[in-house]
Amino acid sequence: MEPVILACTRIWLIIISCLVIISIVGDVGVMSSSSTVAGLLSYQYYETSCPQVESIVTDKLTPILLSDPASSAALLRLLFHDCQVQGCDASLLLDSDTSEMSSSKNFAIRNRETIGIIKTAVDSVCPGTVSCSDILVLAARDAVAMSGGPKMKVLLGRKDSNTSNHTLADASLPAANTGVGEMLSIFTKRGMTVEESVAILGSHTLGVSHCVNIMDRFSRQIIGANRTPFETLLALRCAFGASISNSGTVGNDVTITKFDNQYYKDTSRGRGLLKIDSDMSTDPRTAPIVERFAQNQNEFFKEFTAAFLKLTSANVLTGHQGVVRTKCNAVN
Ligand code: HEM
Ligand SMILES: [Ca+2]
Ligand SMILES: [Ca+2]
Repeated sequence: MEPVILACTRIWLIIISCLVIISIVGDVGVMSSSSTVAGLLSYQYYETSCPQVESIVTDKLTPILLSDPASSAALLRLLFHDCQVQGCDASLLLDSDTSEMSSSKNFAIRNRETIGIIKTAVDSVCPGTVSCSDILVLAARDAVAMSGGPKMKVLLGRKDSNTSNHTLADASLPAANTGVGEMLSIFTKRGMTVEESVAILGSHTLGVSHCVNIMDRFSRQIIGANRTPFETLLALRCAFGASISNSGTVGNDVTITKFDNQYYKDTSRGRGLLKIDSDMSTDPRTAPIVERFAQNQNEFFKEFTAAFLKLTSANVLTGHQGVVRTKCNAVN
């Protein structure tokens, strides 16, 4: 009788252990699938604290973009220049004599105050909850979608920094004459593939560049035999359109308010504006990808979406690491 009781007890112990293990594993499974682990970015970050945040951003931004279509480009570049310097932490929005804005690399950065306007609207519904850096990511995401680009889901939960330093901006932001090798090194460090790096440059489907930044495209000779017809066109355009201070601008592609694959069509036909745009269409590492995106807009949108996620997630402050600023242009 005794061995039978012992065996039964053992079986029960095994069954109970299994049930305990199953319930623990089950819990872990639920935790990871809802991805609300504290201290990390998540799609549901404001689900309970500010469920309306995405619609408030969209509602506030829509009239701004309708009245000034060029602000889509400005917001996307603003996001890149923030994320490129100590991660997406709204460091570029801080005002001070030595802040990132005093770096020459941030020449022509605009629409910083737009993020402050949206922040006020968000705070009137959910005070002190949503970071300026998350609002900037959402605004850039909306700017892409509203100009005809992919409709992307973005991770949230970034915190804002308390520091902004112009020397760091000088060192981290790419120069206007950056080439393919350096561009690839910048973005592969952010975890992007070569395809994704070429796709994130597709942001130049929006907006303009100032003549001062495209000088080396036409400074070889005024009416030189070395120059392509496109470079001659640029030289004429900048000479006539611009004052001596080079305040004139040229479109980054033919459709500057439309987020489409025109940028790749232009660059693959020798009409890339900046050095990087032009070089990407001839460098063997990137040229086939430029061609692929020129042929297929869906491929561009797919790779851009993956790249945008990486650009906006790398090196961010989360949890107790940063703050939620009260005003986007000043530390609390
Ligand atoms: C190596 C990489 C890059 C270089 C060298 C570069 C360089 C530049 C330069 C020189 C301008 C013209 C600024 C002016 O004269 O007003 C510009 C404009 C722009 N860039 Fe980039 N860029 C790079 C990557 C990016 C990325 C990753 C994004 C977005 C995620 C981006 C978005 C934009 C946009 C939207 C504009 C137009 C801004 C406007 O019209 O207000 N760029 N870029
Ligand atoms: Ca930053
Ligand atoms: Ca375009």
